[in-house]
This record gives sequence, C-alpha cells and structure tokens, in this order.
Amino acid sequence: MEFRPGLENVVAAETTISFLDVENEEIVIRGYDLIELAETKSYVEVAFLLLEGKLPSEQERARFENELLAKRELPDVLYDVFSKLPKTTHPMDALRTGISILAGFDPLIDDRSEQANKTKSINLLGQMPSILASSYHLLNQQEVIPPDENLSYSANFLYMITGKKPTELETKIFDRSLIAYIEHEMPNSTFAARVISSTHADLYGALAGAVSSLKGHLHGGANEAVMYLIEEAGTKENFERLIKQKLANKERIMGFGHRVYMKKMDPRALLMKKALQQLSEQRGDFRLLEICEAGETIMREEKGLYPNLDYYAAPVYYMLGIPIDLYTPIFFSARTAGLCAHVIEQHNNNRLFRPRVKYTGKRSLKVQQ
Ligand SMILES: CC(=O)SCCNC(=O)CCNC(=O)[C@H](O)C(C)(C)COP(=O)(O)OP(=O)(O)OC[C@H]1O[C@@H](n2cnc3c(N)ncnc32)[C@H](O)[C@@H]1OP(=O)(O)O
Ligand SMILES: O=C([O-])CC(=O)C(=O)O
Repeated sequence: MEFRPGLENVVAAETTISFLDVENEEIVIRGYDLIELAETKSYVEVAFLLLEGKLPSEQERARFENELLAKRELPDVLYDVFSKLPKTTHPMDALRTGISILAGFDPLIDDRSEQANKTKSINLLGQMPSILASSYHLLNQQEVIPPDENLSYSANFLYMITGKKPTELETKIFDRSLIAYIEHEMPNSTFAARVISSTHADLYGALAGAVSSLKGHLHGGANEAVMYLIEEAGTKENFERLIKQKLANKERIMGFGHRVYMKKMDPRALLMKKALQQLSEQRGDFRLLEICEAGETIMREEKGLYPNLDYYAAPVYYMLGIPIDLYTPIFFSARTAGLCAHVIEQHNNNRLFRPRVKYTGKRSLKVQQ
C-alpha cells in the first residue's frame, strides 16, 4: 500500500461537479470556466448551476433567488444563542453552532434523497447571510440589521453586514468574490464534508465539519490572516520588511502557495486583483493595491510562490468595509453551494471512506503482569 503524505495527487472521488485543469489554467464548474461564470453570471445563477447541473433560465433564476430570499429568517433560538455566546467567539465558531442548531429544526433531517438534500441546501443558502451578519452584530453588541426586501441576494448580504446600501460596483465585486469562492474541486473542507456524509450522516453534520476545516489558516482562515498582516504593516515598505523577516524565520506567508497550483497564480487571485484595481481606481486610493503588489513581487522573487485567492480577496473585502473576522465566514457561505452539491453527489453514489495507515509504532510489547 502506497502512502502519500497529505494525500497529495490522490484521486479521492469521481465527480461531475468541478475539476482544476491546471495545465489549461481552467477551473471547470459543471463544464463551464469559473472565471467566465464570474465575469458574466451572478452568484445565485452559479449556485443554481451547482445544485441543478445546468444554468437557470431567467424565470428559473428569479424563482430560485426569491426562494433564497424567502428563507432569510432564522429560528429565534439562533439570535438568542448568538447574543449569549462569549464575546470573544469567532464568527466561524458561531456559524458552526448556527448550522448545528438548524439541524434540529429540519423535519427532513434524516432524509438523504436528492430532493430532501436540495431543500436543505436551499434553506441553508438562504439562511447563511443572516447567520453571518446577525452573529457578527450580536457578538459585537450591535443591533441586527434586518434584510432589505428590495435588494438582490448579494447586495442584501453586504447590506446586512455593513448597514450601508452597496453601490452597483460594490455589489458586482462582492458577487464576483462569492463566485470565486463558490466551488474548488477537492479542498480539505470538501473532502471533510464528503468523508462525513459517506457514513450516511446528514448535510448539516457534513457542513459543520467543513466549517471546522475551512477555519484553519492553511485553508480559508488565510484570508483573515492576510489582512491582519497588511494592517500590521500599514505601508508598502513595512510589508516588504515584514515578509522578508518572516521568510528569514522560515514562517509561511498567508495567501501564497497552493497544493494544486503550486508555482502558478491561482486564476481566482487574478480575478480579485482586477476587482481591487477597479475599487482602487474608483476611490482614487491605491494604498492596498500597492502593498499587495509589493508582497506579490517579493514572494515571486524570494520563493517562486504566487498568490492564491485569499491574498487578493482580503483587501477587496477591506475596501468593501467588511469586518475582518467575517472574511472566512463569507468564504464558507459562498462555498455552501459547492459543498451541498458534493454532499448530494456523495449521498447519491456512496461508498464509505475508510483508508488505511502506514504503521510506524512499536510492536510485540508485552503487558507486565
Ligand atoms: C482559498 C484557499 O484556501 S487557498 C490556501 C490558503 N492558505 C494559505 O494561503 C496558507 C499559506 N500557504 C501554505 O501554507 C501552503 O502553500 C498550502 C498549505 C496552501 C499548500 O501547502 P502544501 O501543498 O502542503 O505545500 P507544503 O506545505 O509542502 O510546502 C512546500 C514548500 O513551500 C513552502 N511554502 C508553501 N507555501 C508557503 C507560504 N505561503 N509561505 C512560505 N513558504 C511556503 C513550504 O515551507 C515548503 O518549503 P520547504 O519544502 O522548504 O519545507
Ligand atoms: O483547493 C484548495 O485546496 C483550497 C482552495 O483554494 C479553495 O478551497 O478554494
């Protein structure tokens, strides 16, 4: 039996959902190129594509978006729990708690049929913005911002976080970031969700496990860590110095490197870099763009490493006025569509995940009598 640390290059599932075609620099989502989807479609349309396997007609999009918007209300107990959690709770932990509580409210909890799983997925996708925004506000002893009926899914999501009606450009960029995060083949969190659902566990359990995985700094938690590093530096010169110092100490720089892209730029990072350029030009404020470009150059020169999505999503979120500890929950919220598609696929064609080990421990020890 062959052992590959980190399961590098091990094929863990057969799927029709997505594939990283690194050679051709394409992230294939149900047959489409993710970057093209991000430039031409809305998050709601790509979520529909993931769940239904095809892009929606205009009528289907409107119905689906209305369905999501109609699910925004949460059971009262969630608001109550969020307001009672220790104020130091990270919103990712509140989010995990929220998903666990919702499980108890689902009459179809143990139904793994495709239809029941789709119903759960739509409920969760609709509720996700409310969970994020309300948990953040309640943890910070602020009023919860009620949804605005007249806004699109993404505009309302941003509004419930910031309390400000976003401009058209802000909505477009936020929506694009959600598409960038929506699905990415077999990252650690998706693998976790598939492993959990392979025991016939329910979709909520699989997603709660995925939240835990995605919170880590080597995965989704990197977007927050990037922004804290930029904030700590404040200027381009300090950022360059800080990166060099960390590299000299053999520390990792968050937002760089990727198991699959290795020494190539993540196509989604370029998408978000363009968004940062747009926001910077529109505001006449190039500070974050200059800092990030300086970091990108140093990492390429010193380590031959390129930015991943988290590196450029972080300053984009900062410029959109989003609190830093919501960056990773937003990543998860966007990823919900992809994760649900994977749980559905796993449940529809299941075999229990149960790998083996390469044992390096002791043998033949005798118990002392
Ligand atoms: C949207 C996402 O979730 S993308 C991932 C977000 N995560 C990050 O940005 C965290 C920073 N990046 C990393 O830690 C890594 O690049 C990972 C975890 C993403 C991928 O790691 P792996 O494929 O396991 O590569 P591995 O950890 O073996 O690293 C290979 C080499 O590159 C170095 N390296 C990889 N990434 C970085 C980095 N960001 N900074 C400095 N060095 C790095 C490692 O130190 C290692 O060097 P060595 O061979 O001299 O020991
Ligand atoms: O693919 C990965 O390993 C991590 C990643 O970029 C993602 O989940 O978007």
